[in-house]
Amino acid sequence: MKLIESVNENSGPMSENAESMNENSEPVSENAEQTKEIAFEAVNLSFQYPDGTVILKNIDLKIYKGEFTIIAGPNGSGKSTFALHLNGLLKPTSGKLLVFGKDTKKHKNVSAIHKEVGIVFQNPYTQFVGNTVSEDVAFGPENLGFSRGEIKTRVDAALSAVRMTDLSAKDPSSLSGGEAQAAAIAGILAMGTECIVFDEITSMLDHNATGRVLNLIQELRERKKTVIYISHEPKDILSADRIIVLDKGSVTFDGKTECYLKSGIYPLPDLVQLMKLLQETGADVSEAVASPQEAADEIRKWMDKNSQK
Ligand SMILES: Nc1ncnc2c1ncn2[C@@H]1O[C@H](COP(=O)(O)OP(=O)(O)OP(=O)(O)O)[C@@H](O)[C@H]1O
Repeated sequence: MKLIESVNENSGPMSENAESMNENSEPVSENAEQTKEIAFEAVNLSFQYPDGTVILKNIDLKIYKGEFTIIAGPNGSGKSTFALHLNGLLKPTSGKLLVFGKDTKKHKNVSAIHKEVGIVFQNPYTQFVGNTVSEDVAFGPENLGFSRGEIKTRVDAALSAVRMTDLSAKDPSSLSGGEAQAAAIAGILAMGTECIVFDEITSMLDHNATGRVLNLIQELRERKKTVIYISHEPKDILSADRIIVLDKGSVTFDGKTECYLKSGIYPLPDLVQLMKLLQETGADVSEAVASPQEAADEIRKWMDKNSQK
């Protein structure tokens, strides 16, 4: 699968041209380009916790409907704090955040925002409220006031989408990590939100469970949902249309994935580093590889080309 489609020449490290990039903030994915509807617009957004520490500083950005965006950055850079703004759980202390046009500060009751944006947290077990998986998945649509029939239809569809139908009667606290994340995702799917924010959801999962959850996210992307994925894992960035890097509460990079890979100033996935090292030794290979298989294919192509010379 080709994950990186094209290069936006205007995108690059924010430090080089921060102001013009904000002004030119354009959708970077094909899905987003088709709709061009703004999902989130942060305007000079700053936030400080009651203890006075300023965590987010003057953030200006737009995220478009249908985009798959990764928010990356070191520990403590403000990623989770920003995520909590996206569905109105936190509100800017100055500036504003519009969620599908709604100013979160003006909405005292955040349920209007929750209809649009769901969050899946790192530890799904703390999110469970039902005695069974299906009860838990029903909780969101119940709160949104759907009829019993509609709730059942939504729960069945959501559990089927995450392949959890067989586990619907289980106690959520007895699920494995990957199953628990899938159940949490089903809960958000059943609400039918346009946007889903994932906050470091794979950090507690093993390789197989991570693969399962990432496949689910890929399916959401194919359904043209707006996906925001918070991670500090360099390897995760390859799947996104766009990368926003936060550092000490400020945006230090905002652009297409390919520009990020070319920038070379941030941590890169191991495979990308390997391809870059090969390039330095004269190998004609692309650094934009998203899996060992893609890396092997690139190297084989280059070797075949060489052997024909
Ligand atoms: N409730 C709170 N009160 C005061 N400070 C807080 C609170 N929650 C978080 N912080 C501080 O805000 C800063 C940013 O935290 P945040 O969790 O948003 O960062 P992060 O980039 O998601 O980090 P990580 O990758 O480690 O999860 C940290 O220094 C943290 O200690």
